[in-house]
Amino acid sequence: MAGLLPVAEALARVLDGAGPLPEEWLPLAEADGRVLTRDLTATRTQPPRAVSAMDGYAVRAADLPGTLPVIGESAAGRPFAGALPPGTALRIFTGAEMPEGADTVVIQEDVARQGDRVLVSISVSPGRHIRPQGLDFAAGLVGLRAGTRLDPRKLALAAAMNHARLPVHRAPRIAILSTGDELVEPGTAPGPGQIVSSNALAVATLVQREGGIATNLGICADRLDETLAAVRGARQARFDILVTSGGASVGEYDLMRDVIEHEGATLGFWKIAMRPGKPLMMADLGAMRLLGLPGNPVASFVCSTIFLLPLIRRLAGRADVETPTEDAELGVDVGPNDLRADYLRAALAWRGGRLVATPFPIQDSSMVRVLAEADALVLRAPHAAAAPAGSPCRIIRLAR
Ligand SMILES: Nc1nc2c(c(=O)[nH]1)N[C@H]1C(S)=C(S)[C@@H](COP(=O)(O)OP(=O)(O)OC[C@H]3O[C@@H](n4cnc5c(N)ncnc54)[C@H](O)[C@@H]3O)O[C@H]1N2
Ligand code: MOO
Repeated sequence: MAGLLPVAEALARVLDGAGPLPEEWLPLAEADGRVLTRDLTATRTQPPRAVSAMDGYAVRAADLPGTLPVIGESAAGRPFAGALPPGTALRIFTGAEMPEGADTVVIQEDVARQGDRVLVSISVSPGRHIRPQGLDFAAGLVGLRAGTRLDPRKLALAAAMNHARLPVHRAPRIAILSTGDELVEPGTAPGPGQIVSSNALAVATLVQREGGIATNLGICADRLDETLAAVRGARQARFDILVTSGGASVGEYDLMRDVIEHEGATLGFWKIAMRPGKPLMMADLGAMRLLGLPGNPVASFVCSTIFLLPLIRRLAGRADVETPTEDAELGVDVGPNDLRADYLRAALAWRGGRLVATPFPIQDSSMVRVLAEADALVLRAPHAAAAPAGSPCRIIRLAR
């Protein structure tokens, strides 16, 4: 089995030449998960003036302790007009502007209100319970840098800086085509020899969770004309990525390589040193990158995790492109590996403060049930030696 491309080399080719997609402007509420194309500067100062951090009374520290007439109030959004004369107090609430002249706030728990006067029997240092102007940010500050991935906290900052629309990289658009005479859509009665297609659903869901826009192109028979028509349709619709499933191997009905040839493209690669996923292929059809997934459901899912998701992250402008791995400990003995990097479906459990990954006894790449039960993939490098239970290992957590 010479000529199988190492996984790292295949990933490099999948990502090669792929850069962040062009800019679009989105309303705040639609920008979660997107990556900023430009620095975002505060258009205003927060707080715009010095404000009280507590409910109480704005006073001059020099007047305390003492009994002071309450001359008015300042509430959030309704500031007191005018300055605070010496020897007086102003009722004030959290977030309300401090009046000119006042230099401290005494909280209401520490005073006795007597009609229109307030008795303060303690001293308070100047500046107490005051948020100075610009404590959070000043106008002109770069609050969020280009390349930042937006999340709920960063969106809150963008809103506070008074941006209603944000410049972000466009989300990748991914078309998914299932090939195979044996396939019917879920909810349809399979005819003789037929099964229900499950790959496209899993891939589309992964894509959507990663922030891509998935379009399921449905099922196409194992016929060159039909498959070519579907692929050409995807090119015309200007998808960024076309993911096909099935028809990647060496049988007479495995047509994806013929399709790529008919489209005048050359294979970026075909066949990689990976289990599951050996017949994975890649090609550029003009501006659209084609990822030809093997039909076996586990191969389709694992290849999507290892190759498609990083490509989506790259197109979306993210810096964290590679699939993260973690340390764990093997829950059972595993045998020596051959030349293909292995991705063993495994259950995860915490035992005595350690994360234990236990590969399932059957690793057939057709088994959706085992895939559904798995929490993680245990990585086994090509030619890795046998490893007893308790050995350290690397894992990839599966999306749940
Ligand atoms: N002589 C060889 N045969 C095979 C090799 C090989 O190297 N030499 N590689 C094997 C490996 S590894 C894989 S993986 C599969 C990949 O085959 P294809 O990509 O051509 O996929 P199909 O033949 O179309 O289907 C394989 C299997 O998966 C089922 N399938 C396909 N699509 C779906 C779907 N959308 N949902 C659920 N199940 C699907 C299909 O019915 C087949 O059972 O090739 C090996 N053969
Ligand atoms: O790569 Mo295949 O997925 O081993 O079955």
